[in-house]
Amino acid sequence: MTPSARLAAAIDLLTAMDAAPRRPADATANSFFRERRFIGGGDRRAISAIVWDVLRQWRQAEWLITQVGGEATPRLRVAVRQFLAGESFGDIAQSFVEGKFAPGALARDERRYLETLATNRPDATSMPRAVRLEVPDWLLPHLEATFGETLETELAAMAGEATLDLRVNTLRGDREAARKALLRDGFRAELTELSPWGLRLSGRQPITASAAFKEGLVEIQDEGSQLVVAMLGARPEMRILDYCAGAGGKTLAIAMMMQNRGHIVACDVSVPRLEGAVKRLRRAGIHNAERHLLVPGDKWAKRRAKSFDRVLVDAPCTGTGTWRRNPDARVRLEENDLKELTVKQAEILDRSAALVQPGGRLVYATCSILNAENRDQITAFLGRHPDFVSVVPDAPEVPASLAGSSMLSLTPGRNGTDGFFAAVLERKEG
Ligand SMILES: C[S@@+](CC[C@H](N)C(=O)[O-])C[C@H]1O[C@@H](n2cnc3c(N)ncnc32)[C@H](O)[C@@H]1O
Repeated sequence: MTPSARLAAAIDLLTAMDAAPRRPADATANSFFRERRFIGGGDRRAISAIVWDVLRQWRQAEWLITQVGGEATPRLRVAVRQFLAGESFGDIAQSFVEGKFAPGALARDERRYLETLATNRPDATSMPRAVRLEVPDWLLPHLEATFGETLETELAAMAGEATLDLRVNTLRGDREAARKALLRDGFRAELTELSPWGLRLSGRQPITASAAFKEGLVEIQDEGSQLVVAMLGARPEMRILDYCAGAGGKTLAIAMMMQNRGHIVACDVSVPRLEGAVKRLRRAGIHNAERHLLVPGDKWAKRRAKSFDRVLVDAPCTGTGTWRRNPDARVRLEENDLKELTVKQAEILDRSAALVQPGGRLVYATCSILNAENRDQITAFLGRHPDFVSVVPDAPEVPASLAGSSMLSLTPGRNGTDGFFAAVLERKEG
């Protein structure tokens, strides 16, 4: 594809995203490329890179376009991306050419807006803080409360691209074997610093095509997510419940820690998500896991009250810790989403706590960076459940720099991982 054709495709993809504003951008992108199988891998990555840049500069671009009297259309957003990257008006105009696979020339209004931006750049000091930091206005006070003085550094780290982290499945081989296997397929991976099972690659790479992935030697999992599982302290022969298992990302790591011995139940309320776990469990060679679909008034759960050694609650959350991967989520997030999620998280915590046996542990986790979904939930839970206490886990897989606390709090700025939170609670004996 020519650079102009890529630009045209990026504009089409942004238009598709505009038409489905509540749908995650990566879901829209997946459908978009599925319907255009003629677009090869290299072009796909280039088009996605343009679109993800636009998503990362969403509020700033809108602000700039509004300052010169325009409205933020996909075409103008793509053009402003070039402007923000330092391109001149002439260069931008040249990339908007006529042709079958091209975006078409800039319209008169578009030229006027872009020329004004180029010659009379709006004063950045008048840009509101929330716009400059690319967060919704209502969320800024929450982020200020969480990060205080480090807010700008943290948000800068969240504006960058995420690494591609893999977890080596030690049921299939060790990190060195996995690294060599990946190299044979042309993928260069480094050992992660914090997780004992992690390998790290840069950017977006077609890792699912590698033999190591196909044979279940590696699984895609952020290093932070691996450490959350480490906090659970799963061991062979335990009975473990992964209460919000989704497609089994953490179930797989738990089963690995259990060396395939003992019993693990992966629960969720979503059929398609649980279905998604089947192939992954098989690929990883796991045979101590069963799946269970949670339904309202679940008798299954009632019969298993106080019966698990470990219960992991990887709760539905705002996903604010994954903004590097999903920059669109920043602007999609609404105040009401946070309100609804915190209510849901408390309900799930209460329900899952009933399944923990005396002396057993409940690990509550989110991929959020907000206190309201993390520490505040734990404080409120301990207030409602005097039979639980916070404990420091015996988790040798958690590195010394992060161990020693009942809570794990990871951020892209501090740890180079996605933002994750985990708290370990124990049900008192007797
Ligand atoms: C953060 S995701 C889990 C991700 C998964 N543990 C992983 O590591 O890939 C949260 C999950 O909670 C599930 N969920 C939502 N409401 C729930 C409920 N009331 N009880 C149990 N699971 C629920 C969602 O379907 C979703 O799969």
